[in-house]
Amino acid sequence: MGDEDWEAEIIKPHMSSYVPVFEKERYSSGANGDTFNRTPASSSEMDDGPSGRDHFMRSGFASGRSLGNRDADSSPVAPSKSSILYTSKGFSNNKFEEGDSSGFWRQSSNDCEDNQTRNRGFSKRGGYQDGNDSEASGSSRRGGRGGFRGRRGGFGLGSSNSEYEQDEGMQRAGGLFGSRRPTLSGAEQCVTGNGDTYQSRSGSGSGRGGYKGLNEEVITGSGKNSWKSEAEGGESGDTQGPKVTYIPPPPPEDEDSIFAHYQTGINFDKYDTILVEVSGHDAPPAILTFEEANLCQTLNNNIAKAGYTKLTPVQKYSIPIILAGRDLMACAQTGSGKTAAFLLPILAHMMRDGITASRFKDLQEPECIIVAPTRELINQIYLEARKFSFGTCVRAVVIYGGTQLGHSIRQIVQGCNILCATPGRLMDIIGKEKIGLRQVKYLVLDEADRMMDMGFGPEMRKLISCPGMPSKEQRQTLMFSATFPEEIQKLAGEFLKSDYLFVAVGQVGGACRDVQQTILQVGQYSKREKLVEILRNIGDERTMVFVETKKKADFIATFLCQEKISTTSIHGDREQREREQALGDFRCGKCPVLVATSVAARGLDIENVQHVINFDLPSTIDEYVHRIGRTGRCGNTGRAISFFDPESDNHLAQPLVKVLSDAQQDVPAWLEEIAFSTYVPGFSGSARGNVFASVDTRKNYQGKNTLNTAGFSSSQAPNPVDDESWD
Ligand SMILES: Nc1ncnc2c1ncn2[C@@H]1O[C@H](COP(=O)(O)OP(=O)(O)OP(=O)(O)O)[C@@H](O)[C@H]1O
Repeated sequence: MGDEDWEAEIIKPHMSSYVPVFEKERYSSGANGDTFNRTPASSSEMDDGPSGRDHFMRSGFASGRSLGNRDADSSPVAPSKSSILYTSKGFSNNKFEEGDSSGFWRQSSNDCEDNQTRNRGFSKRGGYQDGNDSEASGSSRRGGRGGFRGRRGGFGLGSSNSEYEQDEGMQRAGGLFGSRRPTLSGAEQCVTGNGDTYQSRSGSGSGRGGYKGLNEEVITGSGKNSWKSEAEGGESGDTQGPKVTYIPPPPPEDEDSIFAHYQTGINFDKYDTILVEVSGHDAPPAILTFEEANLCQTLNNNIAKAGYTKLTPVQKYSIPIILAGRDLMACAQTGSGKTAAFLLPILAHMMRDGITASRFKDLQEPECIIVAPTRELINQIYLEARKFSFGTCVRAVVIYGGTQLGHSIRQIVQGCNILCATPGRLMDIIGKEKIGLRQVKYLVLDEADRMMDMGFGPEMRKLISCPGMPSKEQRQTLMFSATFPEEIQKLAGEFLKSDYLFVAVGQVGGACRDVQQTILQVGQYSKREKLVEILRNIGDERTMVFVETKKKADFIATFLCQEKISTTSIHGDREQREREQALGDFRCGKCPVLVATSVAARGLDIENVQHVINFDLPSTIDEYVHRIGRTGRCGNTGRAISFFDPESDNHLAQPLVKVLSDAQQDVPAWLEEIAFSTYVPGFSGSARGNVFASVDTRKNYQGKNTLNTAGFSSSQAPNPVDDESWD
């Protein structure tokens, strides 16, 4: 199929539409039967642990800072029988808390605007019902009443963040339900702080740095359809939906831009003290320096040009594991260098294998496929791949939804060794027979917990069972994330060889300690006022404001513009060109405030984000950890302020207390009180409770430890079917 076929475009304006993906499929969560082996201690430094923790503590409930204090630096860990810890200096310590009673408690958020509208008094038309703007002041009594109510979904795996599904799914299904674009009530056009316009639909202007409206160019497609995934459709234009014509601008080619980076922060060296656990058989020893990795000269040059002089813990452990050809599941804090941890050893392998430059071909067969859940994140990973492969014959390509399919194909046919893709676009391209899978040696799932949950799990399964895809025994599969709920880990056996290694870096809950976390009790109707107050104090410092729905993102962005605060927004209802513009304006500081939904919660690495504000708390603690991880990256410090509304957020009190305590943050007394009043024995609302961000669930399958983190035996663990009864 020639390129021209993809160019037959009839440009038509349209309103973006989406159909939320309601994925009903449930996963079986059987044990994979893999054996678990602890990595032997390699040195003598011991860290102490909370050996005498009380019941609440084991349940993910801490009574303030003192109980939650588990600073690896200051609190030596008492040896226990279960596992071996290492600091990233290579010292071993011994701590693993058995019988962790934190429950896996993933809530459904679904970005359900109707629900949000009802629950939060947010007008469905986009207006904010502000009749009673008095703060629903935070008596913990009220919180207590709430218990675990307020959100349905309870145990449902990954039904949260349907924003992501929309990210890949909505445009493919475009048009079916008509436009669901939010209406910016009362603010058809407003002015940002720097005089830019923030426009609604008409979108004829292009206010610099402002919030631009919609005027998406689309092409109606004639169907060319050779293979189809369930979720695809409109995005490729093969079905009845409109085609997208957006062609992202090429990234800058000059060396300075390719290697542009920000400085590591004052706490970068503290990474050395973070505890690391490696589990599984025969783990290769960690390396302490880049030189020990024995990479080729070109790679070393690129590492130096990128400003990397020292390995982060996840890199120290993951690089030798990947170089040894082992499958890996790695869990490490936000902003601690996971991307380079997989890219560098993969590139090293490719160079050692003497990879040949790929040529122009109609069917490309990449050696490496990297998938990530959002377009902006996969683009970022691609830029990292391009940086580290600079000067080699390895060619990285990125493809993602919301862009013209023909453009993706043109990128691919020019040669492709590393394909960075979002799942929907990847499956589309495979269906078009532009990508063959026979040569795949490395499959990387970044934000792997997200990639395997209900949103993307089915697509990922299709990918690994696509014709030509080497079996897991024949390829190397790598999974990275800052969070790894146990139930999701159990699914990993499908993707990983049974002897995969598990690397866990860091503390319970995985929140980065370089982020100063503050929880404020703010009722729904006082949030805007509080937000403006905070933003005025912050001044021009870069701030991400997270809200729960796309409509609200539009509304709050509009509101802030009206308040003369330069703001832009990113969410799944914005066209891709708008999303990229928004991110660009935020990155360069033109708009220092970015209002975002969960689509921006994971992975995005933006220099100088000093503040994250959770205008709405997310529905899960994992998402909270990812969101606040947009600041405090790579040893820099950051601040996160979260508005806790007792009317809707009580289910998060307990896991929040845990996350705050473990990151040595102050825990407000009122939050403890709510956590206490909503405490349910055996359920903590968190999949947490161990000293590590996550633990290797294979431990639970060996008869040695039959407790999962909720304190249930595996067979007792709540089933997603029971979701409704958990409210
Ligand atoms: N060894 C290193 N030395 C200096 N900078 C590094 C090093 N490793 C990574 N970085 C930089 O740190 C930043 C964060 O890295 P990265 O985005 O890979 O984090 P991450 O762990 O994937 O975070 P997240 O969980 O949010 O996805 C990037 O700007 C990256 O270039």
